[in-house]
Amino acid sequence: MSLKCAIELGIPDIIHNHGKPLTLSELITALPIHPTKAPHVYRLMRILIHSGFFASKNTNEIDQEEAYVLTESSRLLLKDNPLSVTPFLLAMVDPMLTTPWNYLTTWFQNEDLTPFDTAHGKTFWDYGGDEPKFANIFNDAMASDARLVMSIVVDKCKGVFEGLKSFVDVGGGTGTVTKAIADTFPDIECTVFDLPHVVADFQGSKNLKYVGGDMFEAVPPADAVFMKQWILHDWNEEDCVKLLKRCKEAITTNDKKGKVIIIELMMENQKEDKKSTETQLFFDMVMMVLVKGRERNEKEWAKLFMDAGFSNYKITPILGLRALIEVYP
Ligand SMILES: C[S@@+](CC[C@H](N)C(=O)[O-])C[C@H]1O[C@@H](n2cnc3c(N)ncnc32)[C@H](O)[C@@H]1O
Repeated sequence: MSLKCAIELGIPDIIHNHGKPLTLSELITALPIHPTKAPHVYRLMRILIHSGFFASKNTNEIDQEEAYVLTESSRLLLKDNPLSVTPFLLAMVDPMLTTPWNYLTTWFQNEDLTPFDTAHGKTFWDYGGDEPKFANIFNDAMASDARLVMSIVVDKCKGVFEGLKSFVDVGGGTGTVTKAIADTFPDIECTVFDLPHVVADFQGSKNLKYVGGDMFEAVPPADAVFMKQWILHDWNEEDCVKLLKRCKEAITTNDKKGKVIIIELMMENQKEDKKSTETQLFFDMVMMVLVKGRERNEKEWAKLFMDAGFSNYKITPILGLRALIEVYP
């Protein structure tokens, strides 16, 4: 919430635009705040320095005034950074997504599917269909994350897509991922497949089209079926096996190009790296609170693939805890 406030006040961009370390008094002058709140700015900055979003330097040896600089993390929050993840961060701390946490205890004591259902009276996906404001915030969040991840995937994992004639992005949202593939590989016929209300307003282009439908019923045919992060982790084991079976049926080629490509978080036992373990556990809790899903380790992933009738898989680590998994029929 402190970071959300810093973003809403424009602090990362104010520091960035200053071009050199920004003192506390300069920051206070630049901020759109009431004068009575000026004495509290250093407290907001202090916690965000502690959590690594900003760093401080003593610029002036005489009065030792503190001055703020950006860190790698806050550079990812700048407005003009094409890989900005600000929309993702703002969605995660939006009251629509934080309110369900207040219902966790109630959910443990009732029969509802998720605390989200308890809080909002409907599932996450139905809520998105009924509340355009929520759908926009969520779709922008997914698109910002997709830009960051795909910038790495198309650079480091080109070989995964080479030789494919067609490609379908299941749960592809507004198409950010597929656009990156369609632009990098103009010979691949690409399809963005998502719920009808998500794709309704989008126009395709030369080698990209949008198709609406229910992925648990059928997936449009293609050489490779893609599920970027945050499809399978949204669902429980039974749903995942059902969806993976639909994906297997959709694969049109018998040679080794035919596969399902998945980007997901890979849970590991990292006792040394507390931050990384914490991130994995937080993500798993988010899945429990918002949807029916969970985060999984390699053994749990392998079981899903085998239960759905696949014969083999290959894992390539790509970014932090995320891995690209190729699953073969
Ligand atoms: C977490 S989002 C991921 C979006 C996108 N793949 C990305 O990474 O940016 C999950 C997507 O699954 C879609 N979805 C949920 N249920 C679906 C269904 N039954 N059939 C097709 N798509 C579905 C949602 O609309 C949403 O766009």
